[in-house]
Amino acid sequence: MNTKKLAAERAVEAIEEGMTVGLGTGSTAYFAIERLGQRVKEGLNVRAVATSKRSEEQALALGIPIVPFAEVGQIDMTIDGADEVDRNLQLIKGGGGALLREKIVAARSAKMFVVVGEDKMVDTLGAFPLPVEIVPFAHEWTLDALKALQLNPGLRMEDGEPYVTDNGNYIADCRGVSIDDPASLHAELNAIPGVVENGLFVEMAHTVVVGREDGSLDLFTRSSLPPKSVL
Ligand SMILES: O=C(CO)[C@H](O)[C@H](O)COP(=O)(O)O
Repeated sequence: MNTKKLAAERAVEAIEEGMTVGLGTGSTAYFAIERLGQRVKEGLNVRAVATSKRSEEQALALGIPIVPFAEVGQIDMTIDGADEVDRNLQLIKGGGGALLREKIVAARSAKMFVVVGEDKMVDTLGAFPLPVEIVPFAHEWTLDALKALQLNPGLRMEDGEPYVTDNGNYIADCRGVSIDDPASLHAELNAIPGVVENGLFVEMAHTVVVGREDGSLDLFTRSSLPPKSVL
């Protein structure tokens, strides 16, 4: 069973005529974009913004209109994947390196739908390495600051070179950290000069759609978090 596809396609059912939609990044978001492309071909009228170059290219190839950010007030809903989801619907994201754009888009969204296979659900965040986006300038010092927090950072590499994000930054993956208090760690990380953003998405997911191996779906909604009005 393709649990990612199952969850992604279910979330796309929530998209309504005329909505502005945020398109996430990764192999699960890929299925959401594919399904949205089908719905657009069937006549659904939406406009979208994307969280990465690759999602934007996929959307454009499917005929999903991508609009400039300046033309978007509030995004009605964003659909994105996650690397881990805990019981409180807090997330680790950024395995695909798009965490900064994903967080900017999620923050502008009335609702963030997170789509995952059941293997992503955890009791405590941190088995998946926490990505932290850092600027290249003096990145060794930023890594030192992460080490001082006992976060075991490692610079993400690609073909023997530091991996470079769509924003021209590096990623430090922090391994083996059990994250009992995501909000505190989020604040500590973003207080380090050189850190641009981190992969903890705290109180951002409204609905988590979980695809299960038996073909069933679970929807978890944060009742305490009403749709945001971001403007
Ligand atoms: O945060 C992300 C990219 O930056 C992805 O949403 C996350 O890595 C999950 O990816 P996938 O759907 O491929 O498992």
